[in-house]
Amino acid sequence: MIVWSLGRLATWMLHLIVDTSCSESLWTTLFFIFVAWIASYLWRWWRTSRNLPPGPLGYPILGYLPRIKRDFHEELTALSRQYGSVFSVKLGSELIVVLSDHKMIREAFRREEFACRPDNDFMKLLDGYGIINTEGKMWKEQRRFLHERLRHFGMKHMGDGREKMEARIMNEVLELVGDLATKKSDPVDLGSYLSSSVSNVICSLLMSVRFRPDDPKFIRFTSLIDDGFKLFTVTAAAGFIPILKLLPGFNYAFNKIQQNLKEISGFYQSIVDEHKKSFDPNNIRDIIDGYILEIQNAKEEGRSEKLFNGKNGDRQMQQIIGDMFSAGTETVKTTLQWATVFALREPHMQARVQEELDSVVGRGRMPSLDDLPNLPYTEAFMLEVMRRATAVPLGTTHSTSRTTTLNGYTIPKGTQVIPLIHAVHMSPSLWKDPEVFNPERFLSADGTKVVKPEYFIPFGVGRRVCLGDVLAKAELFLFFSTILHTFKLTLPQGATMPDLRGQAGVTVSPQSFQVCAEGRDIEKVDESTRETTEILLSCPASAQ
Ligand code: HEM
Repeated sequence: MIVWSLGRLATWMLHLIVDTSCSESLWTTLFFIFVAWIASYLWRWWRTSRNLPPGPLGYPILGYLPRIKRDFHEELTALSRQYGSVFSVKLGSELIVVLSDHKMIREAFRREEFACRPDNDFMKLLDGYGIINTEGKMWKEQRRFLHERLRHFGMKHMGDGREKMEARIMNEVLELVGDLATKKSDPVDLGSYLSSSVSNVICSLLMSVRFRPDDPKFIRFTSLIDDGFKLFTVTAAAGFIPILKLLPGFNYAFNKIQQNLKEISGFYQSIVDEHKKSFDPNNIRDIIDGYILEIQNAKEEGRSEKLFNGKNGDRQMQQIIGDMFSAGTETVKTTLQWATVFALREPHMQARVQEELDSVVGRGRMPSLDDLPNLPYTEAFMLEVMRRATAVPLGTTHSTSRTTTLNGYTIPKGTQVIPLIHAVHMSPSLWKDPEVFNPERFLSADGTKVVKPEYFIPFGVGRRVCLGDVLAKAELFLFFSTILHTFKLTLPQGATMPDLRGQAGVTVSPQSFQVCAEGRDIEKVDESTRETTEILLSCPASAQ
């Protein structure tokens, strides 16, 4: 009907325009064009918005943005209590759909049309390289390739090669406890130690490099990444309100991100170049070697054009380093910092972990991954840390590749979809007293087994679930259990107890605090663990 009327209108207008002698008719024509345009806009708007998930009202142009009064994940959690498990909110010109129920997140994220990423300026800057911000065929192939490479380097729950992953991690853990031991119970900022140790695990896996915390290259490299995260927050605002792009501050932030990316890419490229020089197909040392081998194989098999969707191999390697480094460092470091905060706040729970370690591992060696099944309380403590202080409270934003429905609501193409993990982990209907830190909620009634409910989802769910979850779990266990096996953690005299209000960014991290690490009669780091680690690290990995 509407199409027919618009057709009639167009014919009539054409007729009038031909008869240019009549200016009154021209104005009438323009008026009708305007009305038709408004009508078609309203029609499209009504068709998509009549069935959107419910949500709060916002202001014109700005949407709900001026009404945000607290950290974004907390604001959205409060809205989810009011509007339900699927709700929508307009931030500037962007429609956001928030999922705050684990079943709804699972239902959406198992479907292909929810597996895209938002099309914003940052995404354009990355130009389809890497893994986190890629989509479609490129993303699928990269995910498969990286998953297989990570398994090859031992990122699996059991089986051959796992000890190699453990050795990479233990190498850093032992260095860290060695450094802490030299402080002889003086107050330290554990965060800065963890920063370089956790970075080194991922750097060793990606590019066989490790840094000392005072290495100027490392300091520059991490400060560029930190800056990038901060600047990203500034440019993200312009993603919601495009008019902000006209402000000089936005241009400055955007250009700075570009400059930083260029400098970091140069640094990554120097590592790729060194790898190419010393490359040996019979000794694949790390993920970068894995990529170089894949590029060579593709050349020999005549499929170079198809590899990375025809994109540049060097740029893909650079962005993979960037993506894996940013996804795998801050998250693990933040979780370990929170674990320290809870160990300080709950000294009797810290003591219970230490008793369990003493009785299962004994005082003669450090904990290993093989001990994990026999340490239910230690594992439950870490799981409770990941629940109570969800490191990535908003998950990573997805976007829809086409208009679809969810729970009876219309979700238009290009909608940003947020999996609100924080709301799931703090839901009073799923967890008794969710504010209370209580590792026992992850234990069976007799306390001998770890029980993980399906609504515990720190790594997300579905097609884009965290690619590094196996590595992350191994790191969290080995760092945390070894630190507590070696030291008693206490608050420096006169210091105030770190509180549970975090600093919200891409992750939520604790405010900075200091801790004293008092040795627990393993004076020197255990020699046998160090020897095994060194032997394992010196074994070459086979090419595949
Ligand atoms: C405590 C540690 C970690 C937590 C809590 C965590 C959590 C998450 C979450 C919530 C997502 C988003 C899933 C989604 O988009 O729906 C994610 C994605 C991802 N994570 Fe992790 N992560 C951790 C450690 C790691 C590590 C160590 C690595 C690297 C080895 C890693 C690599 C990735 C990658 C590559 C993605 C993007 C996957 C994709 O887009 O297909 N993560 N992670």
